Amino acid sequence: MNSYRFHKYQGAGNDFVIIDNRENKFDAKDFALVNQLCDRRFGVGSDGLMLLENDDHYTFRMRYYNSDGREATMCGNGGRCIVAFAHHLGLFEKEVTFVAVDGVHQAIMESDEVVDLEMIDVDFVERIGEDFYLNTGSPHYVVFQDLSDLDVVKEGRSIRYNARFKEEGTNVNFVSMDKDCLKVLTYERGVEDETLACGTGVTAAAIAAYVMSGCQYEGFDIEAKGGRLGVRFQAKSINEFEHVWLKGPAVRVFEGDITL
Ligand SMILES: N[C@H](CCC[C@H](N)C(=O)O)C(=O)O
Repeated sequence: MNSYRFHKYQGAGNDFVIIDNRENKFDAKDFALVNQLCDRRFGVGSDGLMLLENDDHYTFRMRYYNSDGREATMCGNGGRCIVAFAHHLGLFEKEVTFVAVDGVHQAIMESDEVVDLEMIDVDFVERIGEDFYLNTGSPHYVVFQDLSDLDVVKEGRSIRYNARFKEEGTNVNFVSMDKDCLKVLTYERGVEDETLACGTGVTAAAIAAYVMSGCQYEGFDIEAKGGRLGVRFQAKSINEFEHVWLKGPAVRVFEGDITL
C-alpha cells in the first residue's frame, strides 16, 4: 500500500486528480492504480489524472491519463487546471510555458480561477458528410444537430466504436449553433462516458463552427453542461488555424491523501 498526496481540480465540470510528481515517485505505468484513483467509488474520482513533472527546458511537463488508466493525448481543460496548480505551487506569477504530449503551450492566469491556454495549431479539418473530424491535441468528431432529447452516450458510442474509429477511438461532440454562441455536449474517449465539458472538444467545435458559419466568426462563447468556455483563433485558411486559445474556469476543489 502506498499513500498519495493529490489535488482535485475542475474546469467547467471536467474534473481531474493532479499529483505533484517532480520527484518522479509515481508509477505511471500502473494502469490499475490510475484507474482506481479516478474511480468515483473506490478512489478520489475524476475524468482524468495528471502528473506535474520537471522538464529541462520548460517550467513543467504535463502528463495526462484518461480515467481508464491509460496515458492519453492532450486535455484542454486539464491543461488549464494544471496551470492553476502550478501557479498554486508558486512556479510562476502570470504567464507560463509548459510542455505536454502535443508540444509546447503558453498559458495566462487571467485571475485566480480563470486560465487562458494556447492550444496547438490545427492544420486539417476533414469533412465526413455533414460532420467534421479534426485534431486539437486530441481527435474530435463534430456533429451539428438539435440537442433536445439527445442520448449523448448512446449516439457518442455508436460513432466512437464504428468501423473507422473503434481501434484508436475518437471523442464525439454534438453542437448547436446560434451565431457566435455554441452549446456542446461531449462523449469522451477513455472516459467512455459523457463529461460535463471537454476543452479540446469545444475547441474542435468552435473551429468546425467557423467553417459551418461560412467563416463569419473567429471566436465563440460555448455553453458546456458544466460551465462556460471561450475559444478564439486566427484562420489561415478553411483548413488551417493558429493562435488557438481556450479560456475558462480552473478551480481548486480540495486536496488530500489517499492510501491504495
Ligand atoms: N478523453 C480525451 C483526452 C481528454 C480531453 C478532454 N478532457 C479535454 O479537456 O480536452 C482523449 O482521450 O482524446
